[in-house]
Amino acid sequence: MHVRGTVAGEVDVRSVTTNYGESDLAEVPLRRGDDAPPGDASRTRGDGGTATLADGRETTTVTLWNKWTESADLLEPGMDVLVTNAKEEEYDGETQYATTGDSYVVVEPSFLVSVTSIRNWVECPRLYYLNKLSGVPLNYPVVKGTLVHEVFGDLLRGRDLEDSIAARVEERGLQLGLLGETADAVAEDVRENATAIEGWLQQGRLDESEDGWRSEQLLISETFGIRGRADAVRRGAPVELKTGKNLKKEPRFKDKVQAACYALLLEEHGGDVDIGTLLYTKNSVLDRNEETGDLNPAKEFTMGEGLLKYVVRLRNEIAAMEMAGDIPTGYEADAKCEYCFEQDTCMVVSGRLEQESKAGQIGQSLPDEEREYFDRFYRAIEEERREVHREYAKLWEQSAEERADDDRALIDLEFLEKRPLEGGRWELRARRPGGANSKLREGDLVLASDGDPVRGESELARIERLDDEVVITADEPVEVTRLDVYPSELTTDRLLVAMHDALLKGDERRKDVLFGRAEPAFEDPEETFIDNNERQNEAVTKAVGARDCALIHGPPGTGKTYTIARAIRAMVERGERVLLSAFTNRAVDNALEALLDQLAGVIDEERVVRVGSESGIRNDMEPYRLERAGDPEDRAAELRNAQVVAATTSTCGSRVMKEQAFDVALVDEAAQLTEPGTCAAINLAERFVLVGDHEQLPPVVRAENDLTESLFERLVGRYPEAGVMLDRQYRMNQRIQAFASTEFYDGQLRPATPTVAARTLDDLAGVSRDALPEPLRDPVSFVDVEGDRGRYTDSEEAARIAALIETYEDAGLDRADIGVIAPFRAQVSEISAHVPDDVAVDTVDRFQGSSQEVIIVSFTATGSLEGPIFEDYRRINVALTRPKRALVLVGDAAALGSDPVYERMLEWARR
Ligand SMILES: Nc1ncnc2c1ncn2[C@@H]1O[C@H](COP(=O)(O)OP(=O)(O)OP(=O)(O)O)[C@@H](O)[C@H]1O
Repeated sequence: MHVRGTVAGEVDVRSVTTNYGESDLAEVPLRRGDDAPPGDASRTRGDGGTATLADGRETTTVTLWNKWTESADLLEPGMDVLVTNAKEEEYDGETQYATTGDSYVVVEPSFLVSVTSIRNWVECPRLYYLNKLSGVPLNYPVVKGTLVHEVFGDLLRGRDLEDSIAARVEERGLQLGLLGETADAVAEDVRENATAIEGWLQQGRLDESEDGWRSEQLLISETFGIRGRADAVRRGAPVELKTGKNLKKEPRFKDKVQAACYALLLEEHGGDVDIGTLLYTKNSVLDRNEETGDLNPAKEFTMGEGLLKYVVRLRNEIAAMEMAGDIPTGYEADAKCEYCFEQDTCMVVSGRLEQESKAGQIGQSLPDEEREYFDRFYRAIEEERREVHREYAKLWEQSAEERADDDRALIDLEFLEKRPLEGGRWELRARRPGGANSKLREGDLVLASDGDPVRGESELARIERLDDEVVITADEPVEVTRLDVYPSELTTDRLLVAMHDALLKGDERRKDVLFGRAEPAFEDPEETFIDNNERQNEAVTKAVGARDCALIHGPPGTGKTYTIARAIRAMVERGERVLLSAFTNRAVDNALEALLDQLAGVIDEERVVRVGSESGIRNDMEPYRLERAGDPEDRAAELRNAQVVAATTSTCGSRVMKEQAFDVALVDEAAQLTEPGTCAAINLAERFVLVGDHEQLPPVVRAENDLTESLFERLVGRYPEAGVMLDRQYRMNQRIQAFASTEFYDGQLRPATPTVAARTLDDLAGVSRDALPEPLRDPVSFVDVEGDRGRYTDSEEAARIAALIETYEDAGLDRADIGVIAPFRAQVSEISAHVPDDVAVDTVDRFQGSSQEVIIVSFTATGSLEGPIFEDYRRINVALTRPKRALVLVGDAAALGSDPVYERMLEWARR
């Protein structure tokens, strides 16, 4: 049986003498979790069972024997632990548990450790940590390794070797070009690595069904808390590819460890795995040597239980360290620092951060406030990572229906067909049941499965199309019936690297400003940039003249985008290289569009480059997209010669962008970015300009910690004189703007022109306000609906909104000019079911940055307010400032009146 629970007290580790001699044991007091067998729940200490705690759950004792005491040493009260194949024992009238020869002990099983982490850890725990901080650099060995893996996958899928090499090298043109490599030389290099594998495959490969090959597979184990992607699986056993040579008889130990991780993962999918294969790409006939007589790149080895258990103990070390928030020192392993390539880096990092380290420390430590900042943000980012891990755990903790209700999965798809694509990948199509909603969008990476993403057939796939039909592409032809949000750690990884780079590689002057040791300085460019809007002109002046940074606070519709574009034009005219960035692709494209207007005739269009993926970039910006595939030299030249580069902040953390340098970085939507998220962009430039509005949406994070305040907001507070607030809005009728202005902007927001102030629906062709019922003729109106008392949905409000839309249509308005905002996804679905498809219905988050002629807000409020409707006041601000000509608030007046902000809002709406 499996025993799982939370450590409920101190763990006692000791040695005892048994029939077999001296043994170690650890007694772990455990508060049983949900895995308790049904019979146990009724027992209490009095009738010979386990003790019952105040919260009704029971504590028991689990004895971990011998080597598992190493994992017991890691346990702290409050940690989760799982013991598989435990035996039940009666002791002193109590039911207790103990490990058996078949047991595994898994510390914090919900913390999914990646196979790469375990492999790094076995080399040296400190190396694991350093890799986390610095990320994977753009260097030739890494890119070549990836290419060889890709070619291997292609060979398995039956692609011709030369075709594959040519295609894969071409795909990586940009990276190779930036590394100064030529296509021919790289192809030769890859060929050298791939030929031996091909030969081996040809000898060994029968037809697919008999030999049971499958290429790269994403594997997750809920039991062992491990995840990874196996290079290949043959007859249910892992095959790992290693670029390089190994003339020893045995595979390298760390390679074995890696293969053993995959074996554990595969066991979770059924099958006992006791064989692992390592393919050393450079082993070939020529290398036949005395010791082995080996002409084979493949080394098979038998995986003893001892190795598998050892791997789980390693994994436990990582999980325990991460849960405790500790930093490894290197002393945990016997690694010899003097032979380590990373010794210097290790010593520098240890010295700068004053960390204990086996390699020692060199250099001067960072000032206290910077080390304190590092620790605080390191912890915050790791908390964020744990939240991502919790997302993973939901893959098995929640049922398919719960996932769907949470908008995290599309379930019950009807598989339609699979079609092979060039290069051995597959296009898979499935029908989507009507009305199903989810967070999934075209271009997203998803887990595509046959219904069970963890234990079933599951593949990482990309959504190509998402309407009544779902079209995805994947490496293997899964008969897909379910898609799950893929909880990616990429964002978290990049935050850590950005913070590390900002502090350990950052410019001193920049850090003085960031840490409040120096005021930002400005020069006066002595030029008028915008003559009809004083604050905008001041903002451009600050941006252009900033020696360090400038901050532009732009409330809704105040011409932020226009101001950014004007500022960049001025910078470009001064010959500067500019990075234009924002949190979302949409904002980057918006700003780029405005910028292209400004740059017409100033620089060649070829010198403006948009970096990002095809699916992320708006169609009309596609001509500017930097193509990654192609001739290395051409690709690299296109990026290097660009004077303006536009990319999301996440892309700024990519290996390609990290190699770029700019004079200035302008970051839009900066109030939605965490501090390290902002650093990803500003790290690349000498000066920076942040543009945003901290009265609108805050950073998108899962955990509540230091990441929730943006760098923009912090700096606006710290250096008010480095900032300018744009105060004239070009969007809303005056009546609409009034509430937001007083409530959120100290009454400073004004219409930019009398025309804006007087905007009404009458200005639109074919629309007449007279055709509307009296209450809706005012630009702001309130519709009182008692509601159906649902917590997250309200069908009465939804029905009323559908009627309102018809009313507007009857008055001549085009449906596409109406937007509906609701606080909860469930209500978004409810309303969507009531209204025609071409009305945009969504949550506030999806409306930020956009506007509509008419906005209807569904407050989903009835009776009394239980908790906040819109998570915080900033969301209300965004909702109320989307419309240009009419705003309709729908909700229960009695409920809304019970909250002071909503009460003021009602007063204004009913005026
Ligand atoms: N100084 C100006 N003179 C004339 N028109 C302007 C000026 N500034 C902005 N506008 C116009 O006002 C409108 C809104 O500007 P813009 O799109 O830049 O606003 P924004 O602040 O970026 O909006 P959002 O809050 O949605 O991000 C645009 O049509 C823009 O051309």
